[in-house]
Amino acid sequence: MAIYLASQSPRRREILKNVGLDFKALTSGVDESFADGLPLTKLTTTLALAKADDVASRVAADDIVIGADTIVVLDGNILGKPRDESDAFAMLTLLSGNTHEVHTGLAVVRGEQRVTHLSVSRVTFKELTSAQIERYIATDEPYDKAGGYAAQGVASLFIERIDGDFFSVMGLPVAALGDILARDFGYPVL
Ligand SMILES: Cc1cn([C@H]2C[C@H](O)[C@@H](COP(=O)(O)OP(=O)(O)OP(=O)(O)O)O2)c(=O)[nH]c1=O
Repeated sequence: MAIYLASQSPRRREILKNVGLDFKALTSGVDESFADGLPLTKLTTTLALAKADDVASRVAADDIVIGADTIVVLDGNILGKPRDESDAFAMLTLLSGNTHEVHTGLAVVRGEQRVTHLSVSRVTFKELTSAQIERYIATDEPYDKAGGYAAQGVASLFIERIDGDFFSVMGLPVAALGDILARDFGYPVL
C-alpha cells in the first residue's frame, strides 16, 4: 500500500512533507474545464476528485490517492490563475482592500472508497498601491497561483487577516486530511 499525492503543485508537496507522511507525487492529467459552471459548493471537490481518480487509475487498487483544487472567490466570482500581466494586475486590484474567500476542495480515494472535504477561508488584503502591485507581479509569483498571489510568499506582505486554515489557502487543508486519513482510511499520520 502506498500514498499518492495527485498534484504537480510544489506547495501541496511541501505541506504534506512537513507532516512526515511517506508519499509519492504524481501529476494528474485532468482537463479542468469539464467542471466549468458547477456551483461553488461542488466545483473544487469535483476537481479534486477528478485529479485523485485520474491518478488512482494508474496505481494499485489498495493505494490511497489525495487530490486537491484551490480557487479564489470574490463577490461570487471565481479568480483562477492569471493568464498574463494585465490579468494579474486586474485580479490584485480587485483583491486590494477587500475580503475574499479561498475554496480548497480535497479528495481522498482508495478503490471504490472516496471522501471529499471543502475548506473555505476568508482572506483580507490591505489596500495596495498600483506601484506595489506592479512590483509584486515583477516577482513572477502570481502566475501559477489561484487569485494571482501566494499567501506563503511575497504576498504575505499584503495580508491583514485570515479567518480559516492557512494551509488550505496555500493549497491543502492538511488538518482535515489528517482526520480523513485516520477516521475513514485507518491511516493515522501521527
Ligand atoms: C491563494 C493561493 C493559491 N496558491 C496555489 C495553490 C495551487 O498550487 C494553486 C491553485 O491551482 P490548482 O489548480 O488548485 O492546483 P495546481 O494546478 O497548482 O496543481 P495540481 O492541480 O497539480 O494539484 O494556487 C498558493 O500557493 N498560495 C495561495 O495563497
